[in-house]
Amino acid sequence: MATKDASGPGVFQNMVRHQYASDNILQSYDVLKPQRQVSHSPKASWIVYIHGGYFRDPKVDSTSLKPAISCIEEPQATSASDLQSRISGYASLNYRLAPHPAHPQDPNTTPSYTLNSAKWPDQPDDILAALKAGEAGITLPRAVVGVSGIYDFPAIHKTNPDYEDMTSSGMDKKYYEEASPALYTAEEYKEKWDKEKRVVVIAHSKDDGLVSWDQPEEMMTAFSGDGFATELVELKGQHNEIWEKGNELVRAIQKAVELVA
Ligand SMILES: N[C@@H](CC(=O)c1ccccc1NC=O)C(=O)O
Repeated sequence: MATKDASGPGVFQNMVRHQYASDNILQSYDVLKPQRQVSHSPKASWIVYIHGGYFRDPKVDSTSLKPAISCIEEPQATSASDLQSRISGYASLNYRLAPHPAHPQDPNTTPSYTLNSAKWPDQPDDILAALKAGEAGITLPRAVVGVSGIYDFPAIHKTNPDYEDMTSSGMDKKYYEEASPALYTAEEYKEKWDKEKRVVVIAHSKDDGLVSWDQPEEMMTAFSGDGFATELVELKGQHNEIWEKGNELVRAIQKAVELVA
């Protein structure tokens, strides 16, 4: 059983933190492998979570998956047992973060292993290192779920010019296109993601408040055509509520699990 503190954010007794590199404390990931009564379906999947926070918010980390895990693993959760049987476990990643103006650190007194000074491509490099470090090493996913994401940096700098400060805190301008998943073609994805069935779920709320609906729509067009099973899932709630409450994030996960089956 995955046990949880009834009062606070999910405290799971079986959750284990692993360090995949030792330059920075954030080069870690948390693993939860629930021991349950329900038997796993042969198609059960690992949920691998990569948190957001504009790759710089120290308040958003691997633990932001916990409310969603609670929704799935709590015995009283409605229709959760069906989803439980399709999930083998959870891995939630941390990666080095960029500096954040609201959380200043003095580089002269802050040890480098807690200093947030990441610059692109440190963030994706860390994520790839974490995926390779896992028990079996995660190679090609069955499904990818994008949740409340920014998929095109140049486009969001047009709709929200003030966001460029956030982007530039963790990324040089020369990477803006390269770091925008909506600017790759279906052919490029098919080449790198060599699977018969490529499940892509893009989940977003029209009430997001921070990232407008044109971002998920643009991401969907990149995955249109043969070779993809895609779905745009409309979530309910504001940007941070999606994982803070967890139930809407679970809906996105559930859709991916359904499409994989
Ligand atoms: N909390 C973040 C801001 C943030 O996460 C964000 C802001 C605008 C648009 C999208 C955002 N989140 C991306 O995952 C920060 O303080 O930098």
